[in-house]
Amino acid sequence: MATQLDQILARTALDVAERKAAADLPALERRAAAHQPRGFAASLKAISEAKSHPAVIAELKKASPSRGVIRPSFDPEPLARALEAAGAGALSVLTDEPFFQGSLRNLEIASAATSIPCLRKDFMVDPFQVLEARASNADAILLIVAALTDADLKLLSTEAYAYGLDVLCEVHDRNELDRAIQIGCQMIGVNSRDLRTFVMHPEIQVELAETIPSNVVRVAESGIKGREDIDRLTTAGYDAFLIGETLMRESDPGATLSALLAREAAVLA
Ligand SMILES: O=C(O)c1ccccc1NCC(=O)[C@H](O)[C@H](O)COP(=O)(O)O
Repeated sequence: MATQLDQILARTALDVAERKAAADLPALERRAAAHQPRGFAASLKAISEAKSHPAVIAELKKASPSRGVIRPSFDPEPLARALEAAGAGALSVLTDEPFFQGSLRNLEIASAATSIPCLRKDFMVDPFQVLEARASNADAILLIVAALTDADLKLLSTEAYAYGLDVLCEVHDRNELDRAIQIGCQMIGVNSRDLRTFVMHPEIQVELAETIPSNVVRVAESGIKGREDIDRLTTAGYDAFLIGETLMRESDPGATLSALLAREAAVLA
């Protein structure tokens, strides 16, 4: 039976083919050239090594397949500014439209409104999306190992590096982690959410952390609700923490992030 992830990937492939067929490639290349990528991985690593506060990738996410609509009133510009002011080290902006109600326009706006690096959070299946990402001011892309063959991982990461973008390789188990390491991924995210069943497995992040090479930026993704989670994952060896719903559900995500980053442990959920 087709999983939700299979359905998302099938729909994404159709949508990308449509956009690619209609694209003005020279115009996209011009827009891409106008954006100077800001080092996503280096920025997170620097914050992590400074140890003054956790390196948080704050995610701009209006809705998701597992949670439905999370933030009905969603304006990327003030959100991005508030999260940067609160101390986010980077942003992750959902650009998938059918399942997350995101857009490339949101990425463009959020990135232009801030000086911190931005990740295009989407289901990347075609090198054309890498060009779209840079043309929309992205500094990094996400590659979901469960969604790609080794050949496609290599192809898409090579394309991203050629465009000066960093790559966050997302894994969910040891086999995917081995594949990400094998292709030489510089930044690896362990997602505690199984994208096929949506079941959360927080223990997998601790289990896999020590196997990630020390020169790789280690990112813990999903289900992070409070400072206790960040402290536990820091002890496990993570450099950075990707947080979406915990921020997006709050009326004031900036205040929530400030509290999360404050030295005193604050449990927010
Ligand atoms: O969140 C979903 O429902 C989902 C479904 C299918 C593919 C990906 C999905 N989510 C992406 C993410 O993993 C999260 O947006 C990200 O890690 C932040 O998680 P959270 O802090 O729990 O919102």
